[in-house]
Amino acid sequence: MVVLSVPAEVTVILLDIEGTTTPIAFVKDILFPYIEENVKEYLQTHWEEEECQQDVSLLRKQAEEDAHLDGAVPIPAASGNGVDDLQQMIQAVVDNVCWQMSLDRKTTALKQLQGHMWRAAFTAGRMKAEFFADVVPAVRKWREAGMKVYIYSSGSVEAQKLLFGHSTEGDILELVDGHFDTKIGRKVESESYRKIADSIGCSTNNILFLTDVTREASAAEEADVHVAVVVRPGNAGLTDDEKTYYSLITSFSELYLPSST
Ligand SMILES: CSCCC(=O)C(=O)COP(=O)(O)O
Ligand SMILES: [Mg+2]
Repeated sequence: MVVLSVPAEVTVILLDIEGTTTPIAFVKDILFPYIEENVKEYLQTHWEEEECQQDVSLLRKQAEEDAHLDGAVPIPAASGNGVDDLQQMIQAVVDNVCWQMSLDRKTTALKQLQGHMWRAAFTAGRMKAEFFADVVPAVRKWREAGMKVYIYSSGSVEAQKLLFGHSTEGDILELVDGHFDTKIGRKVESESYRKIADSIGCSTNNILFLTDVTREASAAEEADVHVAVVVRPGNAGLTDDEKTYYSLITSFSELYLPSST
């Protein structure tokens, strides 16, 4: 088995979710279709609620920023004029959400709505999050060795907690010391990793970030964070240069902590 030694200065392991702890197939085949199939009904049912109105406002603001993009779907401002107007507005939000999802966009607005929509499915037990078999045993071992474990995903913190709280391994939320999402910044920007270190109260070089996406690894590395790229079934392939440049692991069990036995 390949073994990757974790540098002695590392005290925090920062984990991506999709493609790292969790199969991309679970996200693409279960989580995302749930949104596409239910978004219209969800908006119709929850439209009057404060939370839903906040989600729509955020999506509208994002749509304004996206207006210059090819195929962008605008969301008109509410005029408050009757049932037809409401149905048109809901349809515009549905079309905007589906357009963003067709591009796998990671906007905070989209991720916030998705998190709120998944809540019902997870809490009713209709959905359970999948984790690769090596994840939970490794995280337990790291924590026993004194490591802190944090999550940094484009999925909203609320969605992250749903996944960890309702998984095929049971409620594993207690294994996580804290969560970060795109509210702290985009995963492909190095500043986000500096802010995460500040928020945790450590230096960037105390963090080891595990991700499947080399653009994220590169941004983290630019901030002096240690990185390893996780190669999982179903993940996007890496170029030969990326394979040579990055430390690669195919399972969390390949990480060796000098402090553990
Ligand atoms: C944690 S929510 C489900 C996944 C998701 O919506 C997503 O965008 C995952 O992105 P990641 O940064 O974990 O690769
Ligand atoms: Mg990922």
